[in-house]
Parts: sequence; C-alpha cells; structure tokens
Amino acid sequence: MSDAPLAPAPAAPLFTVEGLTRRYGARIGCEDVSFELWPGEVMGIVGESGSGKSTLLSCISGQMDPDAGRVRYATRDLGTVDVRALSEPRRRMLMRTDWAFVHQNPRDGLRMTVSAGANVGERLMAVGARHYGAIRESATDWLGKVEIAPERIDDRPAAFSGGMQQRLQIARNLVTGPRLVFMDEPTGGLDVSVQARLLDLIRGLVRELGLSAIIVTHDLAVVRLLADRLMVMKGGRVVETGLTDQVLDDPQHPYTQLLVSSVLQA
Ligand SMILES: Nc1ncnc2c1ncn2[C@@H]1O[C@H](COP(=O)(O)OP(=O)(O)OP(=O)(O)O)[C@@H](O)[C@H]1O
Repeated sequence: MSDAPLAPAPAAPLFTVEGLTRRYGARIGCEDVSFELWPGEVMGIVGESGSGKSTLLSCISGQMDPDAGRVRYATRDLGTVDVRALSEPRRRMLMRTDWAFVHQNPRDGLRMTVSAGANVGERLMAVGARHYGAIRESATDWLGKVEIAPERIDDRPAAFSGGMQQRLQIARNLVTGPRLVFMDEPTGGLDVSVQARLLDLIRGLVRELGLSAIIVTHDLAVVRLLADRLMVMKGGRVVETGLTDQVLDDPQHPYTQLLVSSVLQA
C-alpha cells in the first residue's frame, strides 16, 4: 500500500440526469437517459447521426425542455438543485457562470462583429467585471492560453482561421471560470492537423482547470483522447456505458462493436 496521501473523494456527483426523455411528435429524440457526472470527470457521448446526441445535450444544458426527467446540479451556494425548478434569473446566471457551452460552429458561440478581446471581455462584464484595464488584461491572458497572439486582440473573429475561431470560442467560455462545460462536436469541420492541436489544447485546459465536461461527438478518436467515461447512444437510448478504454477495447453491445469496427476498417 502506498503512503501517498489520497485526495478526498468527492462526496456527491456534480451533475445528475434521471429518466430524460424528449420526443418530436411521435419521433423519439432521446428516451429515458440517466447518468451521473462527478467533479473533474469528462463524459463522452457517441453514436451515429440521428442517435439523439444533440437532443440530449440541448436538454441537459438547459437549451431545450425535455418532456420528462430531471437534471440536478451541485451548485456552489445552494447545494444540489433541480435545474428546471430554479427561477429563470437563477438558471440564466448558472448557465452564464458555472456552465459553458462550446458549439461545433464557432459562429454560433462568438459575436462575429466585435473584436477577439471584446468576445472574451464581454463575458467578464456580464458577470459584473467593470475595470477596463483588468478586463483587457484577463482577455489577453486568455488569448495566450488558447494560443492566440496578443497582437490579434483587436481583430474580429472573421479574420481568424476556423481553428483560431474555435480556440477563441473556448477562451470566451472559460474566462468566467465555469465548472461544467458542454461541448458539441468541438473539433467537427476542422482539418485533421488542426483537430489534433485543438484536442491537445482542450485536454490540457480540462486537466489544468479541473473541469467537468460532457462532450458529444461521432468521432471515437476525440473521446479516446478526452473522455474518462463513455455513453453510446442508438435510436435515442443509451445502449452501453463504461470507462472509455474498456468500452472501446472490449465493446459489449453489438452496435458499439459495429461503431468500433467501422472505425478500424476506415
Ligand atoms: N427539430 C426536430 N424535429 C423533428 N425531429 C427531430 C428534430 N431534431 C431532431 N429530430 C429527430 O430526433 C432524433 C435524434 O436527433 P439528434 O439530432 O438529436 O441526433 P444526433 O445524434 O445529434 O445526430 P447528428 O449527429 O446528425 O446531429 C432523430 O430521429 C432526428 O430526426
């Protein structure tokens, strides 16, 4: 037995989803999805197109109302709360401070008409920062963290490459110090070499900041690199869940076996 002191185990999950269901008329978006996310944990959600990943992500991140089910979150000040039972202003504040959402298309998460610095700085202002010098310093610092040169601070995102825009979106999301980050195909639509660099950056930030994250992707290489645990969806339901390496190296469900082998053959 090692003498090294053990870090205390977290007492409770950060985020709990119970029996979440969302239908579009008669069509199932996602059905009866339940899982827990622990502090500092990264969960990957994979499945083919139409399997319900985006519907699930929209419902759990508060962007869409589910038809049934509950989402609970361990807040810093109020303990664990039912997110939908919060008042609208509280819910909005939670989503703006403790939570963050990285969209697949950076244009959906950035303001394209203002500078890179303003994209980062206005998030700080939205949570009460007022001192111009401090805001600009923080924005410069965050641009550096996502490998954007400080001299680009006054450029608009339209003058950036796709990979740079995505890195800027990440800075804009993380500047307010969230604890939980939702990511929808964060490397989708980028060249392979740009994807690899972005994945490295995300992995470094997640570890350094101790973030919890839920990442939706159809790309198994993304979850292999980023996710501690994996949930495999098909037809709106979860068909398999487990530690990422375990699920990818020894898939149990025939659908997961197919997903893994189709990547191997590709
Ligand atoms: N606005 C909508 N109206 C009707 N049906 C929808 C709507 N959005 C999604 N669906 C249906 O819900 C199911 C799940 O779709 P969803 O977009 O959540 O899957 P996905 O796994 O995210 O797919 P993709 O990877 O292509 O984004 C599909 O059958 C889809 O056709």
